[in-house]
Amino acid sequence: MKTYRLAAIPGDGIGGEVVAASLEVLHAIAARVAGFRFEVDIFDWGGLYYKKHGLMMPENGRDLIRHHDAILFGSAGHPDIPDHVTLWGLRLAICQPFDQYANVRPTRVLPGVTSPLRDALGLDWVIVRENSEGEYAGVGGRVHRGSPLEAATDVAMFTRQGVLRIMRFAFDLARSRPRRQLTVVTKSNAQRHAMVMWDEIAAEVAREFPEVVWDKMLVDAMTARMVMHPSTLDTIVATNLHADILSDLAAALTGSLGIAPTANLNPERAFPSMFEPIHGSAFDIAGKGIANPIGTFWSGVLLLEHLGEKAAAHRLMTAIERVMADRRWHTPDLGGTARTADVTAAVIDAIHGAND
Ligand SMILES: NC(=O)c1ccc[n+]([C@@H]2O[C@H](COP(=O)([O-])OP(=O)(O)OC[C@H]3O[C@@H](n4cnc5c(N)ncnc54)[C@H](O)[C@@H]3O)[C@@H](O)[C@H]2O)c1
Ligand SMILES: O=C(O)C[C@@H](O)C(=O)O
Ligand SMILES: [K+]
Ligand SMILES: [Mn+2]
Repeated sequence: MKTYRLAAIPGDGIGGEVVAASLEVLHAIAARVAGFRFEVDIFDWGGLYYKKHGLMMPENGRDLIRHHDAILFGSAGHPDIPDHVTLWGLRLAICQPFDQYANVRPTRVLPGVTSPLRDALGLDWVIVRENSEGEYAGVGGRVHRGSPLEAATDVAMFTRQGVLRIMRFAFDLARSRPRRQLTVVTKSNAQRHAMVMWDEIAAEVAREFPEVVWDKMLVDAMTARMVMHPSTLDTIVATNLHADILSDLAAALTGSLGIAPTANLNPERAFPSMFEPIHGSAFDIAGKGIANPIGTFWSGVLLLEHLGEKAAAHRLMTAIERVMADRRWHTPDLGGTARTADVTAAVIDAIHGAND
């Protein structure tokens, strides 16, 4: 029997609630599908750890998870600590050094879930977010704090290698999907240096993928297209910041931020990849037991796919869809009254019951 070593980092707020629920679900799927099991190490990193130690994770934190097969992440963000400290101290402190440059965010309306769109038919997208540079390069500074001369910069850094690899990843993913269609999101009208290079590299890479039909879209117009003509989109590639924003919109269009999953992939597998819901700590509902765990369960599907456990991934996705099709298991964000524990029990039931 194969044993996968999983590093679980629940983090803060509802992160702890949805990761605990997902570990139950992952153990259940491993018990149901023959051939593998999970051995889980849980790391108590995040806001509370910071309050004790002044760091979001220990100095040697990455060494402790470097050899795990995958990482399951909840959220970084604590009401008492500035958001940039928590984000840079944990999520980005793992994604960037582990070179998880491809952030993959599937988006579709699950059966039983109501989209706020009048017509969400055909909304089935994968957003590819550049996850290592761009607006998240961390380049910049702040001087003369508090004085009238105060100045601050955040410089978006784009490298040819960084853009090439995310374009190749996105075109390749688009080619693997039935519609073989990619939309490259840009802002090269206003941002006349890096975004122009981004467009040029997209056009270069497109020549390597003649089977893929692609188009280019300015990010502002893209928001309108996502709402008005959702079925005209399939695979989407965007910069770190643009895709961050577009993917919360995409999640809302499919019914809730609580449903949307993501994989932070190091495609070369030199480092472990990390799986998490796209949402954050949700301070407003933390501790109430009502967080929607579906985004993290779906991230578990992506995790299983990454490990090559196709049958288990398929069974878990089927269980998620069956449970969502039944409104009894909708949490308040979906207009229901179910609690996190109810949804978890229903998915585990569906895993055991499903016989496909
Ligand atoms: N990857 C991450 O670690 C990550 C992602 C996003 C935000 N954050 C951090 O989280 C904190 C809060 O950020 P925010 O409020 O902008 O975004 P958020 O995603 O935490 O919450 C936005 C809204 O969506 C709701 N929501 C989110 N997930 C839900 C779920 N699973 N079930 C039901 N409702 C859900 C929340 O209740 C809230 O009303 C900040 O510190 C931010 O930096 C971290
Ligand atoms: O932008 C981030 O890195 C934090 C969060 O908003 C996310 O989508 O992961
Ligand atoms: K998250
Ligand atoms: Mn985000």
